Amino acid sequence: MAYGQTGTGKTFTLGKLGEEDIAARGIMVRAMEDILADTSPTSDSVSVSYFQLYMETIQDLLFPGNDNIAIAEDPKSGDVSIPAATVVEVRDQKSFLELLRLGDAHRFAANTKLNTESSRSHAILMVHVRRSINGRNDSESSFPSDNGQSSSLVKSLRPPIVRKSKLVVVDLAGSERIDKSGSEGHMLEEAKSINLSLTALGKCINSLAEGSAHVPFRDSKLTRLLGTHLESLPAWVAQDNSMKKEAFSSYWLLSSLYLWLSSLCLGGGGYKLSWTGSWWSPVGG
Ligand SMILES: Nc1ncnc2c1ncn2[C@@H]1O[C@H](COP(=O)(O)OP(=O)(O)OP(=O)(O)O)[C@@H](O)[C@H]1O
Repeated sequence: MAYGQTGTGKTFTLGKLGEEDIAARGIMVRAMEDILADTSPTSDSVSVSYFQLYMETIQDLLFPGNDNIAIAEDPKSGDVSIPAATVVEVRDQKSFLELLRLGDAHRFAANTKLNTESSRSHAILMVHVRRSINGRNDSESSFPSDNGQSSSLVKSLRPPIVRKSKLVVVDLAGSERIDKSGSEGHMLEEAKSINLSLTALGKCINSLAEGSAHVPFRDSKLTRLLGTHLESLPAWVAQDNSMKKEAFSSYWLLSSLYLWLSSLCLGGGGYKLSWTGSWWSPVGG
């Protein structure tokens, strides 16, 4: 998951196709290269879905007509999925690059003061890998038939084991200081929506890091979608995240503003604040 201020290179790092310069391939392309190198078309299947979360709607980047996909939730397990998202089987790197190119062409971006191609949506790439395991070890596969001998027929009738795994790559839209990005009108609404969902994400990560009994996954679609994946974040990621630092700087900013306002109000009554070297303290009468 790439998180950071607008213009810091998230999309560049994750999504670059690297067609002109192979050394500039992004993480999505490199990850798929590794997966394809480690899978076999006879026993494995690799498929992808690619969608964006734009102003609290989920849109299919591989089939743009599918522009308001619902989230489904298993009432028993609580697992979240998006069944209507297009899933495309990937056979080789070339077909994957074409899918990425198609998806990127439909991603919302805008020219702001901080980034000429600022993403206005969060993009989520899901890679599903299924591997059929045909053979089982002897103790599992040979069990007696009626005549007391192990039956190869029974063995062959047993369903194959299928191992499933999933890679989720998230290119978050950048957090944005409106005064710096100069967003107005519709772009301002986009920026508000981006910042709100990032705040919801930060709250979930903090709750997970603190081991809270309640994690507010339901506060936004982004956190609903990523919920189960966030739970598997290693503890050090959750504890050393820049979102915490950002929350701290917002607190610091508000505290400074409060001190400054206090000094203005108190100044009229004969008070002034002076820096003692470690803290502001009131001086004068
Ligand atoms: N490592 C890099 N080397 C060269 N150019 C870079 C690098 N990282 C980013 N850039 C350039 O910086 C600009 C901003 O990068 P990018 O769009 O990836 O930022 P971002 O973090 O995704 O921004 P936003 O959150 O607004 O979408 C782009 O023009 C990109 O080509």
